[in-house]
Amino acid sequence: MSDVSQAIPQTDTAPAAPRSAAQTTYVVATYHIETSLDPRQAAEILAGEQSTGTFVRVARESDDVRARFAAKVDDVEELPLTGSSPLPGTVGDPAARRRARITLRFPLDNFGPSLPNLQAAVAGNLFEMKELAAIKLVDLDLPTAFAERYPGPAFGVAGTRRSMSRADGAMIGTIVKPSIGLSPDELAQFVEELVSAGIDFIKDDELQGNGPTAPLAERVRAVVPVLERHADRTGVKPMYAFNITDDIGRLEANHDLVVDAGGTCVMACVNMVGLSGVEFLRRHSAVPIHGHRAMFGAVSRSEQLGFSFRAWQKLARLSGVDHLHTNGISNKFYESDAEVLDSITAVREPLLGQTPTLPVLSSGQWAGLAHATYAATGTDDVLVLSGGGIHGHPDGSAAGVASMRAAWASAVRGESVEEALAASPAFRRALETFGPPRA
Ligand SMILES: O=C(COP(=O)(O)O)[C@H](O)[C@H](O)COP(=O)(O)O
Ligand SMILES: [Mg+2]
Repeated sequence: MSDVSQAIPQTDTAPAAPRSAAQTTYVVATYHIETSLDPRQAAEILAGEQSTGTFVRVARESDDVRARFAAKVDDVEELPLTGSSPLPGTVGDPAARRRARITLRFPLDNFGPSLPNLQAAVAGNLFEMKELAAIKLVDLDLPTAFAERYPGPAFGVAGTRRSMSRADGAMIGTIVKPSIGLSPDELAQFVEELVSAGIDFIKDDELQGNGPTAPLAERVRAVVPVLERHADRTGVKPMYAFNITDDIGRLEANHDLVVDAGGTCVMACVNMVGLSGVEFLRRHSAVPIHGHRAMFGAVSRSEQLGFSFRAWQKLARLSGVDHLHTNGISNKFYESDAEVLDSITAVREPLLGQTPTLPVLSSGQWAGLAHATYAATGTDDVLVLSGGGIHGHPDGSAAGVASMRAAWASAVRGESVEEALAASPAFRRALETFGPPRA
């Protein structure tokens, strides 16, 4: 189902139209569930609990109320059991357990185009239902009303390329490593080395917020002049994403601190500031918002619970992130290449006509992954972040940047890994630390 308005015409099985409208607009939510009930019955219970129903029929839940406001079960497709453990507190005969992909339709009028209230309906109490041994929101189709309220990214891929003067090719970036522990002046020296090496983008790690040893204000004071001197010399101002994550009431001042000094990007951990924090920042921000997905594993790692990246990224993009972490292939974390590639695809899919968000490939990335990543994604509209993969290069960070640039440029030219290695001493040396490249 596409992300266009889900204005579904009434049918014989559909309810009477609310008020005078000839059509009702819906949000369509798809879940993976496990249950010892008949999966359709479990889906009906879920739909009731998340709209007009409760654990017992109550007097005022009239047929009319149900017809207008109840969520409906559109589809139930049985899936093979995966063998994963049931959620704690699950009831029912384990031998009777079945798995299914279910699709529910929620009238938009139940909550309106509000991301927090949408979540209460499609991703609220339902995770606690004891009849469900698994419950994961795997996709969401949202009507255009959401795009009317949430403008989405203000800069996206094109705005980011413009700001960093990288008209084509993969955008090569890094995370400051060590993540914490450098003084602002040491950080400035590090940034000088990186921008001289031709990096497009540098970011604070998500662990570097606003602690007393390297406060945001001090980092900005130290780093921005380095970027500006480089821009004066070369005409190119690499982007530095200052991590401004904090309480919502502090985001505006943190943003202003960066932008007033001449900074061109702010970073927020989407889960830490929440979607409403991102939305607040989006309304105020004069520069691209770099969306880090730290804590995403808590909502997604289990196939039995939470959100898929595919569903979650739509909420993050609507909130207004210009860049969004997707993880990368052969990463240091738990996701398989197939999952990562699906995440990159998801971020690149159109969403309600909004400005495209830039996928950010990160986690254990190094030059030897460029060819395989490009072969699998077919795009260089990506920001590839390499922390250890650049700063751990045997010849230092500048050589690490050179290895990344050479490998990605070669991949995009359609060359083989062998050709890239033959042409780039920095790429060849990278192998000594990072092992063989991915074909
Ligand atoms: O610090 C890094 C990567 O450092 P390194 O390059 O040294 O592994 C990123 O914050 C995470 O890995 C998360 O990435 P993602 O959210 O994309 O998985
Ligand atoms: Mg990090």
